[in-house]
Amino acid sequence: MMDNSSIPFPDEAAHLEDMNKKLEYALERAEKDVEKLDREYKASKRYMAENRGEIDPHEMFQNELLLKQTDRTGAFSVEVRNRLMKLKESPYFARVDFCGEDETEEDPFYIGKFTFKYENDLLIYDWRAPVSGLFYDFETGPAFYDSPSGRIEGRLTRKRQFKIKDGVMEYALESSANVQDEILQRELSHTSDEKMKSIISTIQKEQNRIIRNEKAETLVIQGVAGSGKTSIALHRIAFLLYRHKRQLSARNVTILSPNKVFGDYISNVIPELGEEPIYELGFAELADIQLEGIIGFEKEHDPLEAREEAWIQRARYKSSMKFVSEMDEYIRQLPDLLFVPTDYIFGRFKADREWIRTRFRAYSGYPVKQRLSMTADDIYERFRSENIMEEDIPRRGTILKSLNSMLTIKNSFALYRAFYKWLGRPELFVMPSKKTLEWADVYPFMYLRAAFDGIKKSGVTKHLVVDEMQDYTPVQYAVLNQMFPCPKTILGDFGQSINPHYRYSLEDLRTIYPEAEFVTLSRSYRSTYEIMTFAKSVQNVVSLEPVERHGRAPVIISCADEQEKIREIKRKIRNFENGGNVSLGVILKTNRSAAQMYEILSADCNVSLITPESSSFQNGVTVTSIQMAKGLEFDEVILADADHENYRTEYDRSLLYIACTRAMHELTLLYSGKRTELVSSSFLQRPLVLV
Ligand SMILES: Nc1ncnc2c1ncn2[C@@H]1O[C@H](COP(=O)(O)OP(=O)(O)OP(=O)(O)O)[C@@H](O)[C@H]1O
Repeated sequence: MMDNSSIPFPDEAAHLEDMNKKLEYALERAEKDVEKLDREYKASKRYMAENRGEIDPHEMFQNELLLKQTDRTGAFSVEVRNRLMKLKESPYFARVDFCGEDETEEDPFYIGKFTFKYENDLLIYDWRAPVSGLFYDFETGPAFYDSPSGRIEGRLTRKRQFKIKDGVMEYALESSANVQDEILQRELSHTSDEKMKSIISTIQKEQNRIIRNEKAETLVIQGVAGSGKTSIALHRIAFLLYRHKRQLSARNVTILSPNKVFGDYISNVIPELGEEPIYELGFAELADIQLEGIIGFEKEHDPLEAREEAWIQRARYKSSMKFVSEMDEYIRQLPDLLFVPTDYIFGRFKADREWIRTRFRAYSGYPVKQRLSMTADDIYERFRSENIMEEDIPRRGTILKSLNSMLTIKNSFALYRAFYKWLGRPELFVMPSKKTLEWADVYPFMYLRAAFDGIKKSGVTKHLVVDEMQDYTPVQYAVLNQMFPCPKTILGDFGQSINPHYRYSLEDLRTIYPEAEFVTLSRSYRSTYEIMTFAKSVQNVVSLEPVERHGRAPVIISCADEQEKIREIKRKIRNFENGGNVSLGVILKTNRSAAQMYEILSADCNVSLITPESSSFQNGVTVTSIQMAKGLEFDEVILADADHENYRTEYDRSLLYIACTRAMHELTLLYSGKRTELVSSSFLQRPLVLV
């Protein structure tokens, strides 16, 4: 039933009623199609099974083709049905009336999650359609959109926004800038669902520009905490899939995400937008693909756990831009350092060393092994052309073997070690155990190996998304560029670096991607104004502009000792369980301290722990580290170790900022002993009186 009292526009109530009927009818038809195709499929299968011995091979083949066809059509009609079901819940969220320059009357366009066509009338436009851009980009007045046939100029005469849930209109508003803000606030003040969700009805202008950017080959998005980078990257993918249906499908897109939990957290958005799920993987999995059977490597350490100085020095050095340029220089010199040709003689056939060297040099740009193989081909072809008497000449493989023996270093592992000698810093290469690389060596090794043996390139991936860009090193990008020579969307925030040992900046990324388009986002949507003002007092991100959504001010609570702190956390968990929020994050600085806290709390509270090994994100109470909480969000956050011991350096400041900006609605900091001086005392609450 429609509640018309909250809808100031009778025409909209009538329109929705009409749309609901049409959707209902279309859905019935779609259901019937699905059932019919299902019946046909089962009948064909049965017929083939029952008559297997009797049908002649030609007929069998025809039947199999038919079966495949029915299967494909069936899958398509299921998709149509599913989209209609989603539309039926919420058919559209906006209407724009647009009058083209050459027209006398405006046309209304309803915008929703998907296109809905009914008896040749286009009743709902997909949010990604060119005309839908009007809604995101303009207020009433002069406006335009870019259609496939060129720019259409005109006037936007009306803009309305709706919230329709289960086919019922919750509100309808004539839109202006203020109303848009109000709707955004309503959306943001919801408690979080289990996973990240689509934001199509409230995409902001600056976000829309990024989503609809089709020109940039590589787009780098630097955005403050909560600015919607991840959401936008996912919407951008959905947009590109829609716009380039023929050239790009979900299997052509790969998302590189920092860990499995984050991958799970974002996995909902693209299917919610009606596209197939996207393949997600991490840097370790990529390395596995390249190095399987070649060499092992240890996992990445928790960057926040203390390590010995030599280890830090190694990791730090290998994360710098300088390191990549040194590797590049080595790679440039490599052919001459490595390949010392001698005359190749077979009977009366001879290729002298200078000729061999010239051929080998001609193939610069290829990995050394491939150059050798190409040179062996040249020698073979030369001998063949000189072989007028049809004598025996060596085979290509034999020649290649001889060329290989002219290499001063025979394999990529020995070469990697030799690189550090060449550098005059052999101490920078340490193996934790036999045939195992330290994590910091994995990508440098792959980079050198690419120059020596080559690298497996992904032919399938046509668009790569890299999230949390600040957590990857220049050499990792160098390898990535070789593995994925395709357009990229790279996003992150250099204000949220998690690794204290990394030494590079956004400027360095500009050097790595000189052709890329760089955009910045400074408006922050996730947290209340109060939480963001607090976070800014921790780390003054000058450009950060919190959205004006108000809530409870963050509190810092002093606890007499650890026991009291635990009692306070448990009390907060009980309050949470009795309240309306859906997710509570208890965040600690390191993975180790998160595991210890989990041990204590899980004895009498229902909590889950997220570790680097976890693979999914759930609602309820989650205990985790800053490293693992990154990219996620919770209705409430308790930062359980806000004392001086944990947070005192400039680097800790950035960690504290990451932790605080995970909270959407409520934030509490607890400490015992000395409070961290990185937070302003103006937020202090009186020492606790426990009840
Ligand atoms: N236009 C919008 N409308 C509604 N919600 C939005 C909008 N933009 C962002 N959000 C919400 O803000 C929150 C933060 O978004 P997201 O996680 O994409 O930001 P981020 O920049 O990747 O954050 P961080 O770097 O802090 O992890 C999410 O809940 C998202 O749904």
